[in-house]
Amino acid sequence: MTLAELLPSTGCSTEPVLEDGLWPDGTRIAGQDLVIGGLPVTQLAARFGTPCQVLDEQTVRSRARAFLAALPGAEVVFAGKSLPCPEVYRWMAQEGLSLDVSSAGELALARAAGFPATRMVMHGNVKTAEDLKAALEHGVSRIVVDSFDEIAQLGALATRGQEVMIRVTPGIDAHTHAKIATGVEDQKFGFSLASGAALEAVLRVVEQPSLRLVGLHCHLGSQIRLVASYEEAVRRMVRLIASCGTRIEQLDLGGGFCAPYLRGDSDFDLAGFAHRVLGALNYECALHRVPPPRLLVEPGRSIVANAGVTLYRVCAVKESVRTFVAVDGGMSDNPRPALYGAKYAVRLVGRGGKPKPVTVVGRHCEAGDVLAEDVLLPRDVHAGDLLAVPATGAYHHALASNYNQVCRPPVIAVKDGVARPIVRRETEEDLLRRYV
Ligand SMILES: Cc1ncc(COP(=O)(O)O)c(C=O)c1O
Ligand SMILES: N[C@@H](CCCC[NH3+])C(=O)O
Repeated sequence: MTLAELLPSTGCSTEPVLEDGLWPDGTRIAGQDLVIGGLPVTQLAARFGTPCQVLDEQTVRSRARAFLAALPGAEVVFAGKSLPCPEVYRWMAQEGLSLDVSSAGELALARAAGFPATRMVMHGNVKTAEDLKAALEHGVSRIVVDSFDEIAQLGALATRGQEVMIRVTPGIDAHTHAKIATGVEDQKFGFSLASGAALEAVLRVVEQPSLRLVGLHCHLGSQIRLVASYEEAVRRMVRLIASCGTRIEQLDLGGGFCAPYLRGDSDFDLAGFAHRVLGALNYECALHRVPPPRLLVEPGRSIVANAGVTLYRVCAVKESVRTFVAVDGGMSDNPRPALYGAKYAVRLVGRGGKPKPVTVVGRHCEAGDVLAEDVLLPRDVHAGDLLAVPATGAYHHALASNYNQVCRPPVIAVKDGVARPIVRRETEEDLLRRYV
């Protein structure tokens, strides 16, 4: 068995072909370079420095369009938390998507982007009074309530017919990582369907004269592969709609559609989702004699993950019980391996060569600051080499921190051979600004 076969799920930078589906659309190998959005990444690294996140605009836009095309008549709501950035929100507005914001801060970014509030939905298991006031003041069209306390608080703050959806916990295990599974009973989000809390929430919202119940919402979790989980959610949610005793105009199935991270991972079956979920919706509504509600979906990761590639510079290589390849970023730009055991492919740009397994680690003062374990890189990998990590467009910029007071990397949008920063690199002045 070859080394590559022993490590089937990891990327091998020495191969002349790119892993299917992991990289932005149109990414190609030219000589020893990697070209994204018409630009060689060695040039991007030289011009913008490392670490840096490259984001292919065309890939983002075409994935947004794919959701609209697959689900005619549905409202496609971009989960703004997956890549909070006014320019990305602008692309979504232009493509005709709506936007989910989960705090006054995300709402401020959306407003900076000029995103129409009539196409915004606010989420969150905790919305502070400031979040709710901001949503009301700026006319966020729907607020998804998540607790009895919140229904009472929003009822008191709202003055005129604020549209509301109720977040329901349908009790579905969608087989994803426990830390991102939100459809099951034992987690903090939503009103339990099984216990009757969801139905009680319907009554409480209806009692509030300043609120208007327009929809029910559920979100099963993130990085979900199984379409059957969504089908089951439709069955349970339509049964709930039938028992509400009031017209429910919208059914929001949340997001969570998986993205490929490693060689061999498949993309989400969007066509299968559309076919089976719309079929289930029509069938269940006919069965329970309720008018079919308008469908909403809230994709985040599946639109932006594979549009993003992070570039790192190798700073040191250390041989011990394994080969550690240390780079100039780490858990401050990608905490996902530490949080969820997430795995990534890594490619060395600029050279090929015989491969060996290495562990790519970050620069932070944590032994758990590991970006990718046992990936194949050329055996002569050395300081100064450039590494490219695909599938880093979702929940990377969003989750980035200043641990060790490391400045956060920029996001560089690329399209048709033109690169422009849409998030600039953080500076020490930015860091110092908050200290008193
Ligand atoms: C309410 C809600 N909608 C949508 C999403 C987007 O999820 P994903 O990026 O996995 O599509 C999330 C995050 O999991 C969420 O909490
Ligand atoms: N932050 C998580 C996903 C959480 C989705 C938001 N509810 C991730 O990186 O996979």
